[in-house]
Amino acid sequence: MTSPTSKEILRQSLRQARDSYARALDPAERAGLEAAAIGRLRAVLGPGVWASYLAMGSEISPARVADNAPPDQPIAFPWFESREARMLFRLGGGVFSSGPFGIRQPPGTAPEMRPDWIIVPLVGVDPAGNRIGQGAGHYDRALQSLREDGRVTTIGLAWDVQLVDSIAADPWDQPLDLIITPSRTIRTRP
Ligand SMILES: Nc1nc2c(c(=O)[nH]1)N(C=O)[C@@H](CNc1ccc(C(=O)N[C@@H](CCC(=O)O)C(=O)O)cc1)CN2
Ligand SMILES: Nc1ncnc2c1ncn2[C@@H]1O[C@H](COP(=O)(O)OP(=O)(O)OP(=O)(O)O)[C@@H](O)[C@H]1O
Repeated sequence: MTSPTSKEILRQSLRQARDSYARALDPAERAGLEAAAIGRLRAVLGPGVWASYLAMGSEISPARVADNAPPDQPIAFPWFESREARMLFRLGGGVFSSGPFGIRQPPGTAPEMRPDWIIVPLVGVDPAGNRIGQGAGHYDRALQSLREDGRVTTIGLAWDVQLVDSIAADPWDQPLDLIITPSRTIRTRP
């Protein structure tokens, strides 16, 4: 058994910080903070396909980004054939059913989409856009392949407590273009 890497230790402490922060919010307060973040998201999202996610546990929820979106705005969601498969994006809007990670997802019959904008869930993030996620490499792999064949703008969404001074990036890490919290919008590159 090997000892945990410093990234795993940081992931664990950031997850704990996120969990205890979110647990302490009362529902109205949480909804207000999420609404503030959604306002910031709507100010940066542009034309094309958006990819969102269905929040779990203590994650900040982007669900209401669909409110006041342009008519017929396509919004895609992560989709997995199995736990081992790579992450794809499929069009949401109809029914969602349970996926292999306990997160609901569109049906396998929903069209596969190439997102122009991706709202990325986070465990932690730094102001340069280096991120820590669940550790399975789902977003790193998906972003690498999307960036290889075109442009995609990535927006990390987090509670303010998830923003830390510095995260050491691994060679495979895909940095974020923007970070949005209830109180801040950070562009990681000019
Ligand atoms: N809301 C949400 N959707 C998402 C992600 C995410 O981080 N958040 N993903 C990001 O890649 C992808 C799913 N990838 C995942 C990879 C691993 C685990 C996982 O190991 N979960 C732990 C529980 C972790 C916790 O308590 O926070 C588990 O199942 O034991 C979950 C999702 C796509 N959809
Ligand atoms: N482009 C890639 N090709 C192959 N493997 C990759 C690629 N990107 C990441 N990985 C693998 O996936 C894992 C990602 O671990 P890491 O701790 O960086 O995840 P993370 O930053 O929490 O990101 P994610 O939210 O994407 O899971 C590593 O084991 C890495 O080797």
